[in-house]
Amino acid sequence: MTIVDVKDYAVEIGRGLADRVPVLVKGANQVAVLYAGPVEGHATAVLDALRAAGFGVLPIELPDAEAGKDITVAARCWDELGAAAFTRSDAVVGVGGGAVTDLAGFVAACWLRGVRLVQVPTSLLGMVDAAVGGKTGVNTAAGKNLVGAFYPPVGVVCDLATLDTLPGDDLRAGMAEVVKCGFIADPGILDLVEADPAAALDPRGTVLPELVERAVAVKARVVSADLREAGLREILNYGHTLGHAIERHEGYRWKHGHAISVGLVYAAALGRLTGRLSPEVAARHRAILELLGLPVTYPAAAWPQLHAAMRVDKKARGAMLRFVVLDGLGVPGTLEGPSDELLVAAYQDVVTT
Ligand SMILES: NC(=O)c1ccc[n+]([C@@H]2O[C@H](COP(=O)([O-])OP(=O)(O)OC[C@H]3O[C@@H](n4cnc5c(N)ncnc54)[C@H](O)[C@@H]3O)[C@@H](O)[C@H]2O)c1
Ligand SMILES: O=C(O)C(=O)C[C@@H](O)[C@H](O)[C@H](O)COP(=O)(O)O
Ligand SMILES: [Zn+2]
Repeated sequence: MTIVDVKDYAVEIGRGLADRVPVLVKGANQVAVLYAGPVEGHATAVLDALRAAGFGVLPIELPDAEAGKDITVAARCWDELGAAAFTRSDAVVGVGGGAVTDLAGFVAACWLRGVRLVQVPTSLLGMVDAAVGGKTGVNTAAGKNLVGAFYPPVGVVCDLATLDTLPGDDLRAGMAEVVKCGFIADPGILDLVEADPAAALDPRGTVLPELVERAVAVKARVVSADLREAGLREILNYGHTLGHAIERHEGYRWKHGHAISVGLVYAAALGRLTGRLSPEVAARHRAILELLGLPVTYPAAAWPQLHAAMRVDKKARGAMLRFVVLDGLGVPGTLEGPSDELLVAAYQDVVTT
């Protein structure tokens, strides 16, 4: 098992780690395990480990994917915790993709103003990103993740064996965040992916575990320095300004990683057009994402709605849009108040008609 330390907790990475969960909830009487249908088998492994260690368990099945990241779903969970007389010594465990871990984190953050949280991500995206770093929340009609809390877990258990059942499309979606980490902080990630994209997508090989460890290390470094996104943490939002707008435009039916893939190409274009990023590094974005089979285009006609949706991005300040752009490979910076002409010109890099 590899351990990556975040400020106050550890991310444990290895195969067959369900037995680590009881250790992390020591002292609890009851443990609520929140999961979605497709990962019932992985949730059962965690529930069995908890029962075997003598804990009372409260399994709560959530609607799958983005449908679960809804305030009405959180309210149902709180009703169930109330009915079970769940106290501050009890613990919540999220088993699933990023949607489950975001919702489980939000439920734990609000119940009694905070009960212990353990994250057990089962998607690549959850392991390298969503379950690490303490951002929790739900979507609303106004936009993506606009309601939530910073609430770090007491531990994150990345059981790589769970990736064996992850659909290929979701594995690819998670790679968008891995590639993001490569561009903002660890270009070695990009070299590994380009050298053998098939190996990068093979959960039983040796390349994917290395990519997970490197991406988690990038996130851990950033989050340890700036949990509440006072500054540095914004670099993890590279590609997300347009990406979140696409998710909203698609009614949250697109995979997050797919939207971020398009958003990364857009952010690279902003860097290139402002003369901050070389054309070669900008082109490398599209090339590596295409190698991984990720989408890099979006319809031209959607621009007005995307532009409007970007106004509620959390990085915006008043009417001023702010983007993370690159000043070189591994050198993230901020672009403030770009003109409408620049925004439209960059969009030409991703359009299809
Ligand atoms: N909190 C953060 O810092 C953060 C970071 C990145 C993304 N996110 C959020 O994470 C979400 C995306 O996460 P995601 O890509 O994991 O999507 P997801 O949670 O929707 O999971 C994708 C699909 O894979 C299924 N699945 C997950 N693990 C599986 C497994 N081992 N076997 C079979 N099926 C499995 C899920 O049930 C779902 O159907 C978005 O809501 C995004 O906003 C949050
Ligand atoms: O951890 C972060 O900070 C990130 O920005 C990571 C992103 O990949 C992630 O999608 C996050 O949920 C986006 O945060 P948001 O604050 O823009 O909703
Ligand atoms: Zn993301």
